[in-house]
Amino acid sequence: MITPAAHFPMSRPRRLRQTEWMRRLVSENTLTAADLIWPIFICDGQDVEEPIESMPGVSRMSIDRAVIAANEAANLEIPAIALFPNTPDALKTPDCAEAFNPDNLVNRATRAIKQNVPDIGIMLDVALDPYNSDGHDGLVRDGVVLNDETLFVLEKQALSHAEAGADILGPSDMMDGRVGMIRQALEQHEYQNVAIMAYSAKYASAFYGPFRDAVGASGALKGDKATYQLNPANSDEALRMAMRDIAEGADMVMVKPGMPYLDLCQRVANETGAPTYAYQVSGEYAMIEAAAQNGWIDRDKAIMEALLAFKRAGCSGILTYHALEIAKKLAEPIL
Ligand SMILES: NCC(=O)CCC(=O)O
Repeated sequence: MITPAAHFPMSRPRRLRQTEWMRRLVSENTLTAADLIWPIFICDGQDVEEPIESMPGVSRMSIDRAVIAANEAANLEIPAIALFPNTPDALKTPDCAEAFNPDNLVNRATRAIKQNVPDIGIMLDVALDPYNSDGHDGLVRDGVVLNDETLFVLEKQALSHAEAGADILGPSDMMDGRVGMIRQALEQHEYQNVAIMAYSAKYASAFYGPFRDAVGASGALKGDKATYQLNPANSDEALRMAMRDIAEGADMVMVKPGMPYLDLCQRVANETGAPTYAYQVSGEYAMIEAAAQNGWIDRDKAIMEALLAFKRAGCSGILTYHALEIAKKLAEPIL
């Protein structure tokens, strides 16, 4: 409920904005390290850090480097990291078998991080695009992305990730029925404590470009993902997807991309009542960095403003490539 203000001059709302401490005192929302999930790109090799051109400041890391990064994140009280593989092209096939290889990049990285940094949560995506020579999130036959056949591969992938020690699975494929199938498989194999954060409102967006570079999927993709990801024109449909995923066993839901879909962040959080996360995607990251490099915006203020917007919209947290930097900043004393 909004309290009506008295008339001027009895009411002077600027009184509450006059100093930094006063603004902090009456702040309606805050951002803390506990709100952040840090996505990390994993590549093969030892002691490797490969900068990603379209995401200035972000690198692909070999597993040994990812362990160090995870430790840094844990020390800054970031609750969870999300691992994404840059699968070598030779391992990408039409049947996507690498997705459920117990020794694939993210499964090996998960085991290594769990062993060395047990107190940080690990989230792994369940989708076939990093392993698919067609670049799609599902199996492709005659140019069609197959739904039901894909579910069996996703099930195997989910189990291999649970076996490796993933704490949260993020079905990001947008096939119908995947959350229910994964939840049932987890139950049957005694992984009942593995959480599911469903990419429920995942839009067919132009803002994923730099991510596809980062995981090496841009060259492979034939066509677009509009037959399974949501139409940017739709809002009610995202609500139905979130409700459906919760009914199928998701613990948390996600809206992706973030800022262009803030209306959905608010609707999904309010109308489902479930913990709702925004994925501030690679294109959003790249826009801030590119504008800042040109001196067109104040980088630090823009990053904080964008992240706070997700909290204002009602999100429980944000997946952001700025997570580590922001957690460092939040850990600094204010005065
Ligand atoms: N499933 C994870 C993504 O697709 C991330 C997209 C991005 O950051 O652009």
